Amino acid sequence: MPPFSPQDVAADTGRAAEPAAAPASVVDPGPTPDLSPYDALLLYSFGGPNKPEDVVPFLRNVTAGKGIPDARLEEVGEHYYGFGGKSPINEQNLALKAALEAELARRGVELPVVWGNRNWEPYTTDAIDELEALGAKNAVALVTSAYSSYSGCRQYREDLAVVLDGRGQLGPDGSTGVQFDKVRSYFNHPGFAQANVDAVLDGYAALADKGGDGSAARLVFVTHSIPDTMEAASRISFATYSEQHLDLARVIAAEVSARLGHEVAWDLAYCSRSGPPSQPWLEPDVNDHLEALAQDGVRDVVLSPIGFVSDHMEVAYDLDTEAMETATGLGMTAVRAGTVSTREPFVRGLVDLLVERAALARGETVEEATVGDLPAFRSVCAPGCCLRRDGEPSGVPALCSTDVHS
Ligand SMILES: CC1=C(CCC(=O)O)c2cc3nc(cc4[nH]c(cc5[nH]c(cc1n2)c(C)c5CCC(=O)O)c(CCC(=O)O)c4C)C(CCC(=O)O)=C3C
Ligand SMILES: [Fe+2]
Repeated sequence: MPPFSPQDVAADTGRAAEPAAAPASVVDPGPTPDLSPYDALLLYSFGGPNKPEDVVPFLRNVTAGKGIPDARLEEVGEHYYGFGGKSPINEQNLALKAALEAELARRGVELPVVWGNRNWEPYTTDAIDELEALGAKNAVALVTSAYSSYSGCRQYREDLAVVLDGRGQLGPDGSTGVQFDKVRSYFNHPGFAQANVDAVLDGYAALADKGGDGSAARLVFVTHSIPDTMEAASRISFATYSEQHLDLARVIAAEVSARLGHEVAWDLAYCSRSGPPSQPWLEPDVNDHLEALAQDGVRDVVLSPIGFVSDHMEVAYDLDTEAMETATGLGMTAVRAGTVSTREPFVRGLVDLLVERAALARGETVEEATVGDLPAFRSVCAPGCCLRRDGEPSGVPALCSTDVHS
């Protein structure tokens, strides 16, 4: 396959056009919110390579001790090389950081935003250095993962604890330096839901532009697959990872149906599985699912990657490249709806979540905004929250919970 740029992918595979720039909020900023006790925001993400030489060391960071087969690593490395060895994720996090800074400023709040990643520069330790240089004592962490599971919750909290420990800053109850709280998993926050609804509606419009039939198009939500054991271990947080997706998917599909004026049929599919083939992961895989839909006579599809907050490599490769090739091969008209990225309702919702978290930290009673049937997730994780494998504590400390050393 010849190398291509992300722009080519957008042109060739029917990715729904992104809004040119995030529009400034038209919503009245209201009175200046109180973000005390926080004095800094840590925007905490996965990280990705910036150039070809970064790819192998990045993959080593991601997969340390995870038992990912070499064949899978070579395959994933090729996905990155196909995009010039550069993941879009870092630029997207910088764009989200700028959007958060603009929204904080619009609300009249002064809160420095520091960016750090688990797997690439700027690393968690770089972010802590920056927080210390700013004189921050009480930081609030916002992870770029909306759902609760080992990958989206505990793995970030473990990384924070392990990095603090390496700096000699982990005491029996947490950090002995900068203090960290975490914003709850926000998949069922109204801002995240609204931004996804908007992106799906744009996807339906793009499908019509491609000659697709929006009134018959299936809405296929897509998220990252995880091992069945990790799915089971995510149960501690009221509902499993997949149930969290289904709850949000129902809300989005109902709103999209109302806006389009007809009932939209939908499903949830998964992408990006790794691990040995003998190990069960959440299914159906999006490619298999497209085949099943084609066999059922479905011709038009809108793919909505609700599992991801921005168009990083999983989206650019597994959906825009691979799944779109599958759809084209099946003679389908398919469009990939956008991710929430810097959409206005999402960014405004994230700042609402910071305001809510700060009030909780001050011991105030707050109404935690949600959509769907599930409650707001815990802001302080419970013992054993989001373990990697069912019933198998990792033996690694984790911050932002009632059990730092579990
Ligand atoms: C649930 C979930 C999210 C969504 C939530 C969130 O956003 O956090 C996510 C995001 C991401 N995953 C990413 C990259 C990778 N994930 C891998 C491996 C894995 N992911 C897993 C789960 C998730 N991952 C799991 C269970 C594994 C198996 C190993 C393990 O048990 O942990 C591997 C190793 C090779 C492979 O197996 O593919 C890579 C390279 C990138 C960066 C992309 C870029 O560079 O643009 C991002 C944002
Ligand atoms: Fe958790």
